[in-house]
Amino acid sequence: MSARGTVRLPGSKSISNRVLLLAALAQGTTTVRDLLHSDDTERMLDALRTLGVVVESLGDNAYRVTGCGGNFPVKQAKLFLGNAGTAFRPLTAALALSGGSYELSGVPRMHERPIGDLVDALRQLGADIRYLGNEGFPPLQISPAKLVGDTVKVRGDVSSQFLTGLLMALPLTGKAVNIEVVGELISKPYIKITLAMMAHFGVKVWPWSIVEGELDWQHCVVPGVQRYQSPDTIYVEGDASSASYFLAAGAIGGGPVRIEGVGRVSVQGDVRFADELSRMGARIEKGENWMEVHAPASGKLKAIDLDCNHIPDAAMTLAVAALFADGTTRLSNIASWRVKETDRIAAMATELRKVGATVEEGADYIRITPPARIKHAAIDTYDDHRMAMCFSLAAFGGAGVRINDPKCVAKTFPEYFAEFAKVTQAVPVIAIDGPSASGKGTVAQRVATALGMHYLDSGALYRLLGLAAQKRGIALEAEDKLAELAGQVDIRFEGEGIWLDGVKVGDELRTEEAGAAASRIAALPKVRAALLDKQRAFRRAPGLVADGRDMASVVFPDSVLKIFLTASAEARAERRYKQLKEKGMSANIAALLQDIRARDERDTQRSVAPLQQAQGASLLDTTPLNIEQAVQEVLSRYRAVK
Ligand SMILES: Nc1ncnc2c1ncn2[C@@H]1O[C@H](COP(=O)(O)OP(=O)(O)OP(=O)(O)O)[C@@H](O)[C@H]1O
Ligand SMILES: Nc1ccn([C@H]2C[C@H](O)[C@@H](COP(=O)(O)O)O2)c(=O)n1
Repeated sequence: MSARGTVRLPGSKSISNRVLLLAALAQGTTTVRDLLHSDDTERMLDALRTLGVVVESLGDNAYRVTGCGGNFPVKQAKLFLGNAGTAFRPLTAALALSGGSYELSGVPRMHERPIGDLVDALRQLGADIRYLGNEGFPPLQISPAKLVGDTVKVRGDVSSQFLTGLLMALPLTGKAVNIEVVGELISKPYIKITLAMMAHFGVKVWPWSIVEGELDWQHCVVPGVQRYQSPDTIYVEGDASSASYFLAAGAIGGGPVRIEGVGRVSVQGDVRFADELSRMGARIEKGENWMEVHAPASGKLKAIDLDCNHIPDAAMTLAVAALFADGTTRLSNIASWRVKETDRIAAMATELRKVGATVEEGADYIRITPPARIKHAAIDTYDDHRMAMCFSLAAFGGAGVRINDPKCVAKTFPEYFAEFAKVTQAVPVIAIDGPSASGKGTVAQRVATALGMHYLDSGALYRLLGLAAQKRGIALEAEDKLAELAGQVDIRFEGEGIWLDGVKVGDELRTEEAGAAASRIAALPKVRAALLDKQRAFRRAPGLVADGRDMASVVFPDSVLKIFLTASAEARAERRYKQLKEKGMSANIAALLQDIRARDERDTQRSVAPLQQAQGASLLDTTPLNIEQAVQEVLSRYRAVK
């Protein structure tokens, strides 16, 4: 699969839900444009409407919110917030300080996500919050607060959403409140989004909103005199976390992939994902609100060792991109993954192992070593939108991937798979099949070079397997043993060289004996089945030219161009004779002709994948053509179908 195209990003979830709540708490009417349309924003919109806030849809992802000046009209309500942490935490804080009685609940997973640190912080200010289930977890019963105290301690090392909720709610108290952050503050970029959005609505936090550069993230003051004021109109940036999947797709699948809606100038920390992807070798250009990515010049991503505190959500995308890297990638400082929609470290490790990766997980890190070949797998998504979106990238491995419960992407990006499909295309394959010595290898190789594509000599796989069998003393009729061997042998193609179990193979691969042995084992159905995935794994961006007997009919039936390349048996015997002589090998033209006829007979008469002109394949008889003419003919047929 390759990736190329442009994606207009949906609005940022983090910004959307913050802006909706601030617009509701503000004085005045706010028009919110480019709002994200998703499950999580629907939960926030529903909750605000239940609380009596007037929210009107203006169409085209725009809404008009009539603020209630911090005083929700409805003083008693039950709110269901699904699995939307960006709605649950800030609403808990705002409602706890707003003088009403509310019951807040969510889906079962929401009830497993901790909220105790936020509740403890709010209680220090006199909030009255009771747990309706397990201590420290939703659901919650909130009753009117009796405000006391001017200092609050809140943990910063579990989820930055606790601090976000507190910061956004404190202006409702009408008095200055000091915040002391306990433990090292994680996910600071999300706090920066909170501060930026609060500043849009006229509230500045001392010193975090005011001082530039390095900050002491342990203390701040939310001044008492400030009230949220509508900025009139506010535009929601494209979602930088959602951008990560498309940037990674371009880096893995060739590119260029351009994303619009977020760029160099952004309040979202996840824009720095692009910098980490470029450390992996991707080539990235940025404009004010767009980015464009190409695959590394080398064609392969580099493995990295990264502290991911600054990109907690987008770091998941790196974990799957690591499948395409040249070594082991380590992502650390990701403990917060464990308390998200699911335990994301455990989920990521389980699913990466399914596609063949070697994974080590720790309390706050994950190490991923890619497999030689990414395996087809059915990926479980744990009701976690990011698991589904991340693992779509595994499809670039060529073996295909099944995403279970793909609709979970509705949490933040309902149109994700439609957009992904728009920028991904099957890697084009040119299939060149034909009988022995027809010239298909020579022609295919030259066509691949002319088009900058990869090349697969599928016959070499059968020849190599024959050689490996002979070396191990396995009979060429022992179908089960040969099929097992096909799964075990280590075959590597690099440039012109071919390695079998780590040893470079020379001219012995090209002898008529090796060809005859290959022809015999190629008639065995289990052997053919065992070599199928190995052949398909050669399909990589930007394209593949594959030669053999069943490229068009069985291995790559969706090839964009199918050629049946042939020549008379006499012409082929003569070509083979010259070829062997040039290599200094002994040859007899009559014996070669006999051998070619015998091989044609075996290859065309076998029961599985017999050599024949496949449906949709066009005939190219090269008897009267020289090599260059044959190559030009294939190129012109490709141009005609491209
Ligand atoms: N059109 C052509 N005219 C003359 N010689 C050719 C032509 N095409 C290929 N040859 C020569 O014929 C020989 C056999 O070609 P090649 O090895 O590419 O065939 P092949 O079909 O891939 O064979 P096999 O599948 O049996 O390995 C080579 O020496 C090649 O240079
Ligand atoms: N896709 C393929 C490729 C090769 N074979 C068999 C048939 C040939 O006799 C033998 C060696 O192939 P060559 O190197 O001569 O192209 O392997 C096949 O059945 N299917």
